[in-house]
Amino acid sequence: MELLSAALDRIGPPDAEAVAAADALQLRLTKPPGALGALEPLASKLAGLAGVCPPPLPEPAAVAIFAGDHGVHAQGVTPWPQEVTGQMVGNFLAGGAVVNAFARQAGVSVTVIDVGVATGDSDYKVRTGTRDFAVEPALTRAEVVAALEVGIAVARNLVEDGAKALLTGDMGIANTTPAAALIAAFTGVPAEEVTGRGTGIDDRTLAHKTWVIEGALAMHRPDSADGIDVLAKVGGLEHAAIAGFILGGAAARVPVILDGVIAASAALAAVAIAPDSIHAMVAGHRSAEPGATIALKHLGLSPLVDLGLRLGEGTGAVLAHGLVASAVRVLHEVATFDSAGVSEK
Ligand SMILES: Cc1cc2ncn([C@H]3O[C@H](COP(=O)(O)O)[C@@H](O)[C@H]3O)c2cc1C
Ligand SMILES: O=C(O)c1cccnc1
Repeated sequence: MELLSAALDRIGPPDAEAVAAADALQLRLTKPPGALGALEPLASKLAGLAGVCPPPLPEPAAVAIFAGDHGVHAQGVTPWPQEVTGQMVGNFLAGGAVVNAFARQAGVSVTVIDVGVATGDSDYKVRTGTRDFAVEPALTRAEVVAALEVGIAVARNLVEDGAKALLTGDMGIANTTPAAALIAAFTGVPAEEVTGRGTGIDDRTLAHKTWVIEGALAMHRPDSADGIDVLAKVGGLEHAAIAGFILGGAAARVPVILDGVIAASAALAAVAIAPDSIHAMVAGHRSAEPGATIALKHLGLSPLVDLGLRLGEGTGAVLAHGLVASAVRVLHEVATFDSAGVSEK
């Protein structure tokens, strides 16, 4: 509990002066006002987070892939066998997954954290997968707190090692089911609207997955004002760890670039636990999972990249990183009308 309360103590509102300075600087740079669209408010938001204008360049960046398994896999919500989670952890470590290729392209480091895979050893493992939430709560509150603290510790360690941007990643066969359940619970939008096809399921399996989520929400009645309660009843270990990772980034006042639907569901939990953590969040991309769009709307975040990706692993966050860095670099490097001798209108 100590790591969590220490992080919560440090999360606060943005620095209004730094935001105003960034907004004012944008108007003096050699471009028409507003010409950089969404990148302008993004750079100002990061100034508010850092408390200084311009804010630090978000480099080096680190993607943390949190891996876990899911008891609800037993309900037939995904066509993939559970052992793929552990096998993909091996693939990430060997550098062979899509996220590894994207990260090499972007110059982002990759860290893999086994917070709840059914097999294998890990210092960070809270449990060998969740319980089946179609039958009983997925986790205890203590297990949720332990997973949150894994995320906080990983964020802290990466920042201590020099990371200036934290990117979320996930791996866990069946994890789009708890993601949809979390999004339904936090937003109040019906399961039917937030549940998606994950790795690619047919209409029958989608209807069954939706029914499983509806049943779990009706049985457990999670309290949307209590982030830990919702995570315990219908969440996952990687969802909780990612929520903690976001809180850890917010506590260190380092931007956290969210990946897809698992990150969006974790972000809802983070905001329920610490509303000011929203100021550290950047929506990396719009996942094809319908729940992702609903969650981002609820959070008031606009995704940077919209390519129809539906993979997870942190792939969308890694792609977005260059845009975030470009937005900040403008404030550092672009000449002003005065300094460049360019006439104003
Ligand atoms: C080979 C493979 C690589 C992946 N990388 C990410 N996911 C993604 O798909 C899974 C969630 O989808 P569902 O809920 O439908 O099971 C998660 O592991 C997620 O990280 C993968 C899935 C597979 C099969
Ligand atoms: O957007 C995601 O995060 C996603 C989508 C499908 C499967 N796994 C993850």
